[in-house]
Amino acid sequence: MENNTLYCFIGAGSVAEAIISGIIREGKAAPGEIAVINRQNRDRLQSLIQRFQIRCPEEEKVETIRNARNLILAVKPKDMADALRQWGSAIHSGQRVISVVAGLSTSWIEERLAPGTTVIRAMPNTSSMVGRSATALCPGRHAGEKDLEEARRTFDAIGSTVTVEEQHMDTVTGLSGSGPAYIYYMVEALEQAGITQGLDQQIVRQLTLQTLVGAAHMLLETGEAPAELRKKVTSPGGTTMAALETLDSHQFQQALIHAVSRAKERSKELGEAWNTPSVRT
Ligand SMILES: NC(=O)C1=CN([C@@H]2O[C@H](COP(=O)(O)OP(=O)(O)OC[C@H]3O[C@@H](n4cnc5c(N)ncnc54)[C@H](O)[C@@H]3O)[C@@H](O)[C@H]2O)C=CC1
Ligand SMILES: O=C(O)[C@@H]1CCC=N1
Repeated sequence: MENNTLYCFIGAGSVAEAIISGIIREGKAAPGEIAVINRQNRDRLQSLIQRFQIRCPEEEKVETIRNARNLILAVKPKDMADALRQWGSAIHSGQRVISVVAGLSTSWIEERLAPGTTVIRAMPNTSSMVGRSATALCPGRHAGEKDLEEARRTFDAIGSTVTVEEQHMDTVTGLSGSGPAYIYYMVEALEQAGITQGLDQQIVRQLTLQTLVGAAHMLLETGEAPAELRKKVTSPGGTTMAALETLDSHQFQQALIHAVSRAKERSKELGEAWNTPSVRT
């Protein structure tokens, strides 16, 4: 079989879709150089084929995995042991394995693959779909600087990338992996507030999104601290102060801090829950 698979995804869910979309959009790989292996859902694969013209082999799955340059593991944590039992024997030490799976450590993965296999753990987020992921990487024990650099180039094509020590990956998961959901949740509330007060839905959407984008650009372009920028909006005795006092009375910031901490803890729990002994054959 032709060895032209640059990226083979194992798992074709929302995060795989976001990364595929970003990789193609940024020209990091041609659609024909991307393959996806999913468990069973043919409708899901058909929709990915139609949308991206990528390859979803029906027959030559093992060969596709064996010939791929980079394997992206993108199944749920609970399915990872089965997925590695199913496909792991096709993966060899000449390949780069990148896992985006929350909670499972590089050593957990390495134990289930051929000795010496390069494993890198990545935590992107779904903003990969529009080239704006915040991704953290950490290398496994067999990943060299070149492997990390290659992985960094892949994820740089779909956003920005940092490298952290593996002990921090659960925190990253709680902060930026799950982070987009916190922002969407806040947008839902802001929109609801505008609509409840009688504004038109389209107008509310435009005002809310431009406020969000504008604030993000202010943070990025001025380099000022968020607290400083907040102070510039907050006139003494004015509307913002009244709103912030209300947020404080509901412990808004504490709620977010607790949320990130709980997500971190959950990432750890996911890792521990599936920490069963490896049964590599
Ligand atoms: N959704 C997100 O925002 C992010 C998710 N992640 C991580 O990415 C992973 C995937 O998440 P989602 O895409 O949201 O999940 P998902 O449930 O949407 O997709 C997982 C896919 O894996 C497939 N699958 C399961 N077992 C398989 C096997 N043995 N062989 C081949 N395919 C198999 C399933 O059929 C499913 O289509 C998770 O481990 C999650 O922790 C990481 C960063 C962000
Ligand atoms: O909710 C989850 O478990 C995954 C990991 C980070 C974002 N989504």
